[in-house]
Amino acid sequence: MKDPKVVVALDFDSEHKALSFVDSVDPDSCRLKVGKEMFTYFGPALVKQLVTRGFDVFLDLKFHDIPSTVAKACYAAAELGVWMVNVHASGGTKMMQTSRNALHEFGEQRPLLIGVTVLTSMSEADLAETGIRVTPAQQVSHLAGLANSAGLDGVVCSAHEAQSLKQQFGSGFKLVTPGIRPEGAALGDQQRVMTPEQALKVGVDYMVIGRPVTQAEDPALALAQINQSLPAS
Ligand SMILES: O=c1ccn([C@@H]2O[C@H](COP(=O)(O)O)[C@@H](O)[C@H]2O)c(=O)[nH]1
Repeated sequence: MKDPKVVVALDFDSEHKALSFVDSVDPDSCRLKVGKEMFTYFGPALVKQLVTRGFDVFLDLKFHDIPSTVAKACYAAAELGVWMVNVHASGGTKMMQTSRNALHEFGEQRPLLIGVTVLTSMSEADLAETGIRVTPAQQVSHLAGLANSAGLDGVVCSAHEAQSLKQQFGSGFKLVTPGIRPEGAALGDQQRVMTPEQALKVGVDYMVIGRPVTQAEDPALALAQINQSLPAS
């Protein structure tokens, strides 16, 4: 069984387009992420279809609410058979611990539970606007510490914070990084970006890549080219 490092963000507004892409790639070549757009359009049925097709699915709904609500949402995600689910680390320790506890009964079949730190679209100025007057790296480190203490499996961060987080929390603490751009690709709204090759070198476990694949003329080819640029896993 391969351990694909690329998680393709299935950000499509059409189920047909999404499934055409999915049917053109192999579960050994990538994992898949369902986020707010596709989940709002197509719901749990789409997630179940992807799981049934043999893909590891990251349900990226970034839950952020009171502890009991978030824990029940994580439980519902686990029932869908997803590989990974996430909550905002800024929801606090109680919220994260309660969510982690809600997954106990799934045993080894439970999804990985990951904390979102600082969105990769945010710069230091964007953080300051929200009242957080430290650098993104400092805030990521702080929130990753909370996630680690609460027993989460890792965090969503940018690849720029990866080396320091691996030093602080060890190699088993999973780092999931959006904001990945092959050389020359448009950044869109991403601010803290890195190429796939660099991201792997700095210790990222899973790279989330959306538009550079999904908006390519040939998405399957774009994915194959990214995979070819990486050392075999
Ligand atoms: O900090 C974060 C957390 C989540 N995302 C999500 O990842 C993808 C990135 O897509 P691209 O097209 O490669 O920019 C997207 O679904 C975001 O919702 C993120 O970008 N940053």
